[in-house]
Amino acid sequence: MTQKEQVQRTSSTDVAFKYPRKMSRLMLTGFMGAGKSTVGALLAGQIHWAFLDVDKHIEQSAGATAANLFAALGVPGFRSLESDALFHALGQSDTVVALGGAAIDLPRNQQLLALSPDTLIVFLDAPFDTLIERCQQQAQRGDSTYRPLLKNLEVAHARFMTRRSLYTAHCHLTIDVAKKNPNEVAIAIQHRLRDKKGRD
Ligand SMILES: Nc1ncnc2c1ncn2[C@@H]1O[C@H](COP(=O)(O)OP(=O)(O)O)[C@@H](O)[C@H]1O
Ligand SMILES: O=C(O)C1=C[C@@H](OP(=O)(O)O)[C@@H](O)[C@H](O)C1
Ligand SMILES: [Mg+2]
Repeated sequence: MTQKEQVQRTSSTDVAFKYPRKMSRLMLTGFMGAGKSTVGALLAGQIHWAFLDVDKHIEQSAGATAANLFAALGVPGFRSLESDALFHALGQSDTVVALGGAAIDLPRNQQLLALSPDTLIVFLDAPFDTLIERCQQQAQRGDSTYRPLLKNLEVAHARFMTRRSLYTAHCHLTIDVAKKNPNEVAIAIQHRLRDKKGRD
């Protein structure tokens, strides 16, 4: 972890958004490799909610892989589909949603999230190197998750630094996932939800 990352990590808090009085959906945000898709599926099973992975939803709705969609529509085209998928997700109840790592980039998406009072947003946080290692190991295992941004790690790191501030600013809770396995992350989220409920 660089010194700049460390400063940002220690100053991260959970204060950005007003905590929802009623929670109809829980959205996981964070950079690629944070575990949004993996933890989202686990957590949904544990709390008996539906699970919606925005990337999978885009692929299923379009009938094409993310790689083909990026190739055919370019980055702005994919982002537009992602924004539509986010809008769809915000209409679902009792649902855990795994966002794509880039969803937070678009001001429109930030506004959609800010305008949804019954959506709880959880930021899964870890150092850049940990996230990259997880994505690389996943790719080595033959998983086809398409992450074009990771082709150039310098560019990816710059994007990580910019996005980290956005994830922090647009979440209710931050969970440090660096030293937890996916099940421990899901349990930690449930504990944090209980703590919050106890206090409110
Ligand atoms: N807490 C964790 N500890 C170790 N490996 C993890 C953890 N969370 C996810 N992974 C692994 O990291 C890779 C990326 O996870 P994924 O859920 O696809 O992340 P995201 O959806 O945030 O990009 C997968 O191989 C997954 O098994
Ligand atoms: O951060 C990004 O630019 C992206 C993250 C991916 O999702 P995950 O965050 O689930 O890996 C996927 O939406 C797409 O490849 C772009
Ligand atoms: Mg994912």
